[in-house]
Amino acid sequence: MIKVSHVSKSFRHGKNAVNDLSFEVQPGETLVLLGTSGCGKTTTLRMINRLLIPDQGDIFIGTKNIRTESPENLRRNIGYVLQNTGLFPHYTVLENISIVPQLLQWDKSRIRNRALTLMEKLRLPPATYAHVYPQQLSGGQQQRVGLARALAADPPILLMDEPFGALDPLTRISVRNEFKLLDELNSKTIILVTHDVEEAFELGSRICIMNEGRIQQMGAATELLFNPANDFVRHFLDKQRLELELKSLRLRDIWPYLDGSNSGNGTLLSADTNCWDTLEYLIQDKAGSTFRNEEKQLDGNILMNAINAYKKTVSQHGHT
Ligand SMILES: Nc1ncnc2c1ncn2[C@@H]1O[C@H](COP(=O)(O)OP(=O)(O)OP(=O)(O)O)[C@@H](O)[C@H]1O
Repeated sequence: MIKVSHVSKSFRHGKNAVNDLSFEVQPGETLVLLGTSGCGKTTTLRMINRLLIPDQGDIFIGTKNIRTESPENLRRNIGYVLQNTGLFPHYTVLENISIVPQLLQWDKSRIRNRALTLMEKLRLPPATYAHVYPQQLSGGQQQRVGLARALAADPPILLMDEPFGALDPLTRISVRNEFKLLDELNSKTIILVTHDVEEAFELGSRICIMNEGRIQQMGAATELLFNPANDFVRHFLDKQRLELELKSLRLRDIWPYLDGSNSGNGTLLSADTNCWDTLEYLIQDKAGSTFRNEEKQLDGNILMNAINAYKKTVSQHGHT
């Protein structure tokens, strides 16, 4: 668990880079810090890793205040993934991934096995890639090596600063998809920094929208979309709003508002299908869904009416 409590930080000649920031992240959760350039995301990550010391406030990992811990001890429990990967150019892929286990003085065969396992998991077949140097790899491959290196000693915490930021849009999507499927990450406490709204919604269990060093709103995707705390949050999401809304709502969320007869025509979609995928499906074919022993027929109108009715209720009464 990471707890950030009333943390502020300013730099010389500057205003507060981070201003009275408080949040908690539980094991297994991915908190995404989302905001425009300069809003204090990286400064926050650097304070959690003790690369910077807060002017005010405290940060706890578990029950321990990190001020009382040596940076070396602290960083043993934290994997850090950087945008530009930070790989050592004169080390091979295998050597780069092995750095932290070596510092921890694991025995040689354990280090090698761990590095090879991670390479397999991250689609870097060791026979081809173990002994090449970072500059011989594509951007997406380098990013995967950076992730493998951060995961090598199996740290309970992962801090990721724009991990997919340097990749072209297509590679970015494929590396992100692999990242989502990694079983290694299930039990970790993850904080990921991005300015990419779509990425934040795809990867975050919760999202923290920041502006000028302050939290504007923190919550699940649906809370930010349907109960924005202020105009900043509303406008920040406006450009991709329709897509984000359709992707974050599942059929089960809007079930009471779906006004379809149970004609049993077409394919039955799971109630966990999101509205974006449902709409894509409905363009090609007839479909229905079942939830709690009830079956409903769907079409584009029924779906959009239900979404609008859901939005109206939630904006009036909040989330139940
Ligand atoms: N070492 C430093 N010295 C002086 N000012 C700094 C330093 N590091 C950050 N800042 C300032 O603090 C503010 C927050 O910077 P930070 O890097 O945390 O923002 P960010 O949200 O991560 O932005 P980006 O997405 O561009 O990386 C900015 O105004 C930045 O100029």
